[in-house]
This record gives sequence, structure tokens and C-alpha cells, in this order.
Amino acid sequence: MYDVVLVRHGELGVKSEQVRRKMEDRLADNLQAMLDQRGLSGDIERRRNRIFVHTDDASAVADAAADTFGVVSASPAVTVEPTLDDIADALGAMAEAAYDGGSFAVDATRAGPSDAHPFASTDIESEGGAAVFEAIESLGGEPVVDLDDPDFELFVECRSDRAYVFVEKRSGPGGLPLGTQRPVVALVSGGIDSPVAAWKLMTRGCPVVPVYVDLGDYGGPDHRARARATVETLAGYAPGESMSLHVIDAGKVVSALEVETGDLRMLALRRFMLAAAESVAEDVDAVGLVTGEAIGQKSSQTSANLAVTDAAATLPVHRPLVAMDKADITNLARSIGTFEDATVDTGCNRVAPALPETNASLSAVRAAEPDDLFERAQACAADREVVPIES
Ligand SMILES: Nc1ncnc2c1ncn2[C@@H]1O[C@H](COP(=O)(O)OP(=O)(O)OP(=O)(O)O)[C@@H](O)[C@H]1O
Repeated sequence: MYDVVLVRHGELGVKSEQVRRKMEDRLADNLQAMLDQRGLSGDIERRRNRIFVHTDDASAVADAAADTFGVVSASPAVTVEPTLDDIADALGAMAEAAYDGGSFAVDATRAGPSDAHPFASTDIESEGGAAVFEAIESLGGEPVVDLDDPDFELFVECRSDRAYVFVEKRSGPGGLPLGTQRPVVALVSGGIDSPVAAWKLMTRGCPVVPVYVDLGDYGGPDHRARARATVETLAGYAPGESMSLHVIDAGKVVSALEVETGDLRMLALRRFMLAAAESVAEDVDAVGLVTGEAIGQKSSQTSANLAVTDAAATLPVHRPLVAMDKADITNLARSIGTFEDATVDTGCNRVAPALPETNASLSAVRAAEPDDLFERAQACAADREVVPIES
């Protein structure tokens, strides 16, 4: 039934004309790359504040669009002539195909010059509503109109040259098209939080360069495989970008820190990770670091300890989850598809001491950690393995 997908983007509309144009170009390219990656065909047509994808596979194309950064929502739709009769017919047919009980409403908007149509959007709603009413009756139902909170809503977007009729708005991630910001390095452990944090930065247009720190005996092969699996899922949101996982071997450093740094070892380890990530950032020309930390979620993530960790980096450390509850982060991990891999039991060993410091001072951590911690981080980063990831 559907022949087109309406793709809406939100924030781009508030940019200056020049910036908006550039971002829309990027969004269209990213959308095309997403369709190619999924083996879908469709002709992308750009209009002001909207993208239309003409396709025979509207449902799958709408899903692809709803996974593309910058897209607010996507609707599989039917294209009809912008006349009251044609719109009402399409609404009736759509109700026959998709009505599933309960109350209904028709919501119509009109775009273009005020004299483009000899009718108002309210006329579409009343005539279209009558057609839907009849269709529901013909299905043996008892139609009830509820304009405030309908169970079944039908939408019409009427433009000068054509009208679109649809019943769904599939939510996209919103934000900005990927690639419209400079890249950042994301520390990805493969746990629940860090893949979500990396994804959040991607929603703001930043390509991410994922870095996994291999903890040697403390992590184990499954730990690394888990990180890789979550990064593969992230790469699925970045078609057209070539993503590689940078693996830093820190097995020896972790064992040494356990002995050398005592109860402050978790903070020394976090500082090592940031320093190593910063070293990678220099190599790949990235402008920030990302972690999945949230205040108070763990002893190493108290507000005091995050200040100590931060001091290891000169680049900004982005923590998009900083004020989120674990339940909300987990829900997001489920919806973006990283949760399942993140919760595989890797049987990794605990690095944290029995009684970790929650209120560390920078001077105490500096005194406890090895003087050459950052040099070790740079050396490990220089020796890293770069694993290409298929998107
Ligand atoms: N082995 C690792 N490799 C890369 N980054 C890591 C690693 N371990 C931790 N990190 C980074 O440090 C952050 C804090 O790690 P920690 O294990 O304390 O917290 P977490 O909340 O359990 O995070 P996650 O769920 O991402 O593992 C992680 O979100 C991640 O950004």
C-alpha cells in the first residue's frame, strides 16, 4: 500500500541557511548509506525540512531512517492527489487495512501557499473522518471519534502538488547527522554503560573511535569479544564510516597497579585509560574522550573521584550518562541493541579493592600511582591493535 517514507528532522531547522543545507546534505548521504547497508532501494527526494524516500519497501526503509542520527521520526505513507476525495479515499482504505479497534481521529496539516487548495485542514479532517467512520462500520466496528486521546490516529500532510496519508510516526534518535562534528575517542568496555555513552555522542554528530582496554587476566577473551560485539552494533548506526576497534593491551599495567597503588588502584587505572585514550585521540585527530560514567554509580565514579580521573586528560571528557539513572541507561541499551552483548557473563576478575576510596584527592592519587603512569599509557597506546569492524 505504501509508496513513500516521510522523514522528519528537527534541530536542523533552527540552524542558519548555510549550516542547515550542509547538515541536510549529510543527512541525505547518511540515509542513503543506511539503505545501501541494509540492501534497501529507494529514491531520496529532498525538500525543505523534509526528506521523502520513494520506495516499494516502505516499512523497512522507515526502520532504516528511524536508526539514522538526525532523524526525529519516519512514516511509511501513501501518496495521493491533493484533493479532498482522493485523501478521503486513502484514509478509508488505510482504516480498512490498519484499524485495530478503539477510538480514532484524523489529524491533517496543510503546507504551501494559503490558496494552494480550495479547502482547509479542518475540511480534510471532517471529510476524511467521515470516510474512516464508514470504513470502520464496514468492518463491523462501532466508530468513536476521540480527538484528544485516540487509539487509532490517521495523519494527512497536504502539500501543493500532492498529499501524504499515514498512520505511524516511528521515532528516530533525533540529534544531528553523524559526521557533522569532529570525532571523539570512546572508551568502550562492552558493559552496559559505555556503548550507550558512545551512541549518545553519535547522536550529536560525532563519529566515535572506540578504544577497548584489554585487562589481561582480569578481563579474559570473552570480555574482549563482548566489547567487540557492542562496537559492531554501534557500527551498524554508522554506515559509510569506517570504524575500527583500538585494543590496548594493559594486562601488565593492571597487575603492576594492583601491587604498586594499593587501594587507589581503580583511580590510577581510570587515569591510565584516559591517558591512553588521549594518546589514541592525538593519532586519529579526535577532539574529545567519552566514558560511560555516571555520578555515584560506582565507587570510582563519585563526584570527587571523577574530578581526580579528569585531571589525567587535557582533552574534554564527555560523560553523556553523568546524571542518568541506571534503569534509564539500561532501557536505552536495550532499545539501541547493545544490552544483550553487554550482559554476557565474561567471568572477569575483580580489579577493585575490597574497600575502595570514594573521596580521593588528586595529590594522594598522584603520590600513590607510578610516576611514569602516563608514559606507560602512551607506550601501550602506541602498541595497540587496530581491528576493522564491519558495519
Ligand atoms: N576495559 C575497558 N576498556 C575501555 N574502557 C573501559 C574499560 N573499563 C572501563 N572503561 C571505561 O570506564 C568507564 C567506567 O568503567 P566502570 O567499569 O567503572 O563503569 P561501568 O559503569 O560499569 O561502565 P561500563 O558499563 O561501560 O562497563 C566505562 O564506562 C568505560 O567508558
